[in-house]
Amino acid sequence: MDIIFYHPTFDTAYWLNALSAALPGARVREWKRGDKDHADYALVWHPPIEMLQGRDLKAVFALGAGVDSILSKLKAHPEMLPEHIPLFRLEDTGMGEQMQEYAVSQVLHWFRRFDDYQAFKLQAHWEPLADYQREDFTIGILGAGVLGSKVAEALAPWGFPLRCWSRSRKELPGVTSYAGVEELPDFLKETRVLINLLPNTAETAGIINGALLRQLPDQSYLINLARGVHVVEPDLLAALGSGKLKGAMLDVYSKEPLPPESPLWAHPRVAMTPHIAAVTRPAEAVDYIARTITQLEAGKPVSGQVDRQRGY
Ligand SMILES: NC(=O)C1=CN([C@@H]2O[C@H](COP(=O)(O)OP(=O)(O)OC[C@H]3O[C@@H](n4cnc5c(N)ncnc54)[C@H](O)[C@@H]3O)[C@@H](O)[C@H]2O)C=CC1
Ligand SMILES: O=C(O)C(=O)CO
Repeated sequence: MDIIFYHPTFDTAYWLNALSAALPGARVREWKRGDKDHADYALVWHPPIEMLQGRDLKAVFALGAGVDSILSKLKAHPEMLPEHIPLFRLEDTGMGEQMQEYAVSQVLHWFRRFDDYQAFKLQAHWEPLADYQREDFTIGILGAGVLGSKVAEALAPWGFPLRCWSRSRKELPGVTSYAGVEELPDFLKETRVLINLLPNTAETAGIINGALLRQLPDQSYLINLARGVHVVEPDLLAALGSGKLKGAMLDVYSKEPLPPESPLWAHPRVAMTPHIAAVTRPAEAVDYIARTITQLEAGKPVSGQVDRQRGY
């Protein structure tokens, strides 16, 4: 079996060695321009078109959870990967735990009013504030898939009212499930902390806009862990200005790296990280890919296949 690998920034030598160890007998090589030799599987992130085009592959593995960039490339160049070749993505492989750490730490930061105390500290101002109550701190998760449900699981023991919104109804312990556009207003009505873990699709791009934000209670909070294009940044700034939002924690932006002139940098109630909420953990990813290839070769069922029509 031949496997080709391409990632613009990963340590390729590590991946080639780890894949070879996990799939004894497989010939694993780094794909380089001009390589048109046979391959059964391709592991990719932001692949050049010529890497995949014209190949009779058994499957392609995206080396991340989100497949929006490869699907948008496929829209412009469908010849790059014919529909009959399955595309897989990473399901969790250690990203769930990272999302849990990020969400829990930020929710507790706001719940214990550390944002207010940080602002007081900068003014040398001493003033104990009233505690927030858990019952006023409903957490709403947009997207209840692999990562959204892991985040819900980590928040559940903290006792906050929890709800999620997804395309279809979910059964998650301790979480009220809302489904479909018709239930979005009810989901938003009491959501004090909105956590976004939706995939970027034609239906979800721009979903966190002024009309959505206006449906949240006053003094709410936003954590965007998914994609920058979900948030209409001028509407976010307006909501912070009006007091609809008290704070935002952003990991992703409409343009990355975030340009120096973005007003988000200097906003006192916007906290930011540079798209690091959950990174691909190589050992876990290799384990998942090797297991999936082994099952595919044995004709057994696998999970993680992307529905190209649905867009995630
Ligand atoms: N900031 C970061 O470092 C990272 C961000 N991500 C982002 O997180 C996203 C989510 O990842 P997973 O949980 O693995 O995806 P997933 O596919 O398992 O879950 C997606 C969820 O969104 C829901 N959904 C999709 N379209 C919808 C719609 N139109 N209306 C309502 N619900 C809808 C689905 O029902 C599902 O519950 C990825 O697509 C990626 O963009 C992923 C990894 C790291
Ligand atoms: O896996 C993804 O989709 C990411 O955004 C990784 O940073």
